[in-house]
Amino acid sequence: MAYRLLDPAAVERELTVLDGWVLSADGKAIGRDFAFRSFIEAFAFMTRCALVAEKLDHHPDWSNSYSKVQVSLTTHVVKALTDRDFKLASAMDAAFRGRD
Ligand SMILES: C[C@H](O)[C@H](O)[C@H]1CNC2=NC(N)=NC(=O)C2=N1
Repeated sequence: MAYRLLDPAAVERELTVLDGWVLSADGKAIGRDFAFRSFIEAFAFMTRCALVAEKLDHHPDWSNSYSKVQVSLTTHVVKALTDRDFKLASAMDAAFRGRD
């Protein structure tokens, strides 16, 4: 599947429709920290996101510490942000909103 590269203006526009994602200093990734009430909630969120990531064939760089999940999204194959990063970010926001 083809990737659509996003110029800086498009990145800014896309960021406005997400919940709390920030652009990295080099402009090649977006990140968000998610906080949960427990490890099991954090892990359930990661499981839901993993299924979405497989479906999109686009995978997060992430880490988990107890009830926190730190996420960074970039498109490795082009070393830049693409539409796929924003699709995954939006799905992660939806998974977080619907976690209860
Ligand atoms: C072959 C497969 O489609 C690619 O390796 C995909 C898988 N998931 C990926 N995920 C991310 N974030 N970047 C990629 O470049 C990427 N490439």
